[in-house]
Amino acid sequence: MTGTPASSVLFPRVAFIGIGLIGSSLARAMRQHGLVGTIACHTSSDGSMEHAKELGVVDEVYRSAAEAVRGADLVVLAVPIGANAACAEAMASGLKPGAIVTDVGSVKQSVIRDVSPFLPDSVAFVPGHPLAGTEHSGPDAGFAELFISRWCILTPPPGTPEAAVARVRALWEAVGSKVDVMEPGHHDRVLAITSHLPHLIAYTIVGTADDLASDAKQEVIKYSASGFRDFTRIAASDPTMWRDIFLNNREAVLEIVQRFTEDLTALQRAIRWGEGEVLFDLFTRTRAIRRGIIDQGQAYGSGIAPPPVPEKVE
Ligand SMILES: NC(=O)C1=CN([C@@H]2O[C@H](COP(=O)(O)OP(=O)(O)OC[C@H]3O[C@@H](n4cnc5c(N)ncnc54)[C@H](O)[C@@H]3O)[C@@H](O)[C@H]2O)C=CC1
Ligand SMILES: O=C(O)C(=O)Cc1ccc(O)cc1
Repeated sequence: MTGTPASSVLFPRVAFIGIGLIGSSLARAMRQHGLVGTIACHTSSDGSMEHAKELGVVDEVYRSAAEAVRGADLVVLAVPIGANAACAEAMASGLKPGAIVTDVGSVKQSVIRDVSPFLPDSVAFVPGHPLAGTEHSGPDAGFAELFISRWCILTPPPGTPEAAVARVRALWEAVGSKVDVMEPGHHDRVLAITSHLPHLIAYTIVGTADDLASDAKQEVIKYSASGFRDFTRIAASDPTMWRDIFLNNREAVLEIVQRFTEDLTALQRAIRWGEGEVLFDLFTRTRAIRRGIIDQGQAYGSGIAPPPVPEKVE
């Protein structure tokens, strides 16, 4: 399934290391928009990469990462954060001079720490993070429209050639994303509050409900209202991926958990002492934040708004 219009091809040959939800979504979007010639792929699971080939998401599969990246103009690391170092080491000898390496990981300082030491000087590294996803995993879960109207944050380390950053930016814009460039540590602190803490809370709430005595547990399932259901969706997210996120953004997450715990204690106190205005003021403020998010059109992906129709890049 090659044969895309030559005028729009950004990267003639792309290699994906990992082809799950995010890798396969990007591969599908690149194909849909005619941005790629050939897509090669390596994963640690022979079954899943063969399946990605059957799905038509990739053209070629390789049992070695170095073979997969040979001749590639762009290499996309799309594996759990904890696998980055081993993948970078395994693929390094196959990288073509002038190639761009990027990634999609949810934490950016650790990926730079883990991947950069293995890359030859002739290769540019442009780390990236699409702020888009679902609780599902694997190549079947991906879809080409995932990135439309969502942010993708690029965190190039100092010295990264501007031209490489511009090409990765062009890729994400072509699949429908809005792109910002950010310092990696700042990215990790922002994501600790906007993404990592919410997941930690969801895992905790669902775990707490599950720990209740079994009769109460039945009630939780029977009467679970949409609020609890939303938490169960988030808490169904991939265990390997989220273990790696928390272990690799440890400092920022612990700092924000500390802050959150203090705010929760203040609310606990307000409830205990019947301070209704404290509760009312907070809930009024948070309602305005939600409405602001919807006004900014960032709700797609949380089930609030439908995806906008993708534009074909000519
Ligand atoms: N799931 C989500 O909603 C989002 C995930 N991300 C990031 O994207 C990355 C990938 O996540 P998903 O696509 O959701 O995961 P996934 O579980 O759907 O896919 C992971 C892929 O990596 C492969 N893999 C795992 N370990 C490997 C290894 N040692 N060597 C080679 N291949 C290996 C798997 O076979 C699979 O193809 C993660 O770093 C995650 O932080 C970023 C944004 C959203
Ligand atoms: O499913 C959801 O609601 C998500 O929040 C998906 C997600 C998970 C991890 C990321 O780094 C970015 C997005």
